[in-house]
Amino acid sequence: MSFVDGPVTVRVPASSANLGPGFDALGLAVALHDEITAEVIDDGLEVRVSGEGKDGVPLDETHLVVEAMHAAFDLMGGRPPGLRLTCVNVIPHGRGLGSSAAAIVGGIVLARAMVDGGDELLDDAAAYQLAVDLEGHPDNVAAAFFGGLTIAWIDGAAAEVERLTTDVDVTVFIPPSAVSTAKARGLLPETVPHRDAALNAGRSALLVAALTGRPHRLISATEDRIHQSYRAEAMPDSYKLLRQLRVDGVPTIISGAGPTVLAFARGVAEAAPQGWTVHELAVDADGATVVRP
Ligand SMILES: Nc1ncnc2c1ncn2[C@@H]1O[C@H](COP(=O)(O)OP(=O)(O)O)[C@@H](O)[C@H]1O
Ligand SMILES: N[C@@H](CCOP(=O)(O)O)C(=O)O
Repeated sequence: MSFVDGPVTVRVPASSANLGPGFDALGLAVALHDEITAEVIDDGLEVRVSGEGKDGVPLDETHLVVEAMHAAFDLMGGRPPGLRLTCVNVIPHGRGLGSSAAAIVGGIVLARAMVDGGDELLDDAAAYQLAVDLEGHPDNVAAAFFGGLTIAWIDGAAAEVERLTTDVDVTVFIPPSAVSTAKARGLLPETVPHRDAALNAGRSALLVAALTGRPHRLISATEDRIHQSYRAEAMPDSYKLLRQLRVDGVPTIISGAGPTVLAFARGVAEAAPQGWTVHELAVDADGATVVRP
């Protein structure tokens, strides 16, 4: 196996999973991007991180981007002798905006771009499957990988995806402190009432229609009964903002496992509690992209 000369850079978007009713299935890529650059060196591992997570993430083989790169190199047939990695992070960690999926997808796409003939050794289906296996659920990974609006599912062990185009207004309200996805998943019950599952199935189907041309359906389509309320105790201020915006008629959901709140609207930034960060964001239509060379 041979490697390309010089540095390679990949840009990978944040993503909002679930979008209300579509738990572990729907994802939307949004225009907040991490940029990761790597090059082959003679030996060792050098990891430099700026921006989000710079004081929290490990700088060794357990760094999530490095783990994903190594997994991809292994599938392609071998690791480089050494690696220099530079991460410029914009996606906040532990806020429900898919930072871990972006790190995994970005690492895999980066590793592939560093190998001569990488696209044949690890095609999109295999790269997506690897990313889903590493992340454990497919919704953020699908959006980060392919961009746009994604419907992701696992058939047996095979990760599948349908990508749709959407153009919807998005405002995210990001609280100052994190809630890990693992903790938020731990709050979910083993079973939910049949009527709640039925409501979510209907709303999830409606949401795909709402996001692809029927925006007047967004308020009904974003209702959820199977995860957001169970997680409220870990993010009470987020849940309060969610209820307040919905009462005001603004289609609003908890982004991913939270605690970020996402409204399908613009011009609502004044609803943010003090100390929160607000972004009005476009949808990212590209997904993970090699930007250099
Ligand atoms: N760019 C990154 N580089 C290294 N590790 C990362 C990166 N992004 C996320 N992580 C790891 O994933 C964790 C956050 O993942 P998770 O709890 O799933 O939240 P999120 O909703 O942001 O994906 C971080 O605390 C960190 O350990
Ligand atoms: N479906 C998952 C989505 C987690 O998204 P993240 O952005 O919080 O990692 C869940 O709700 O647990």
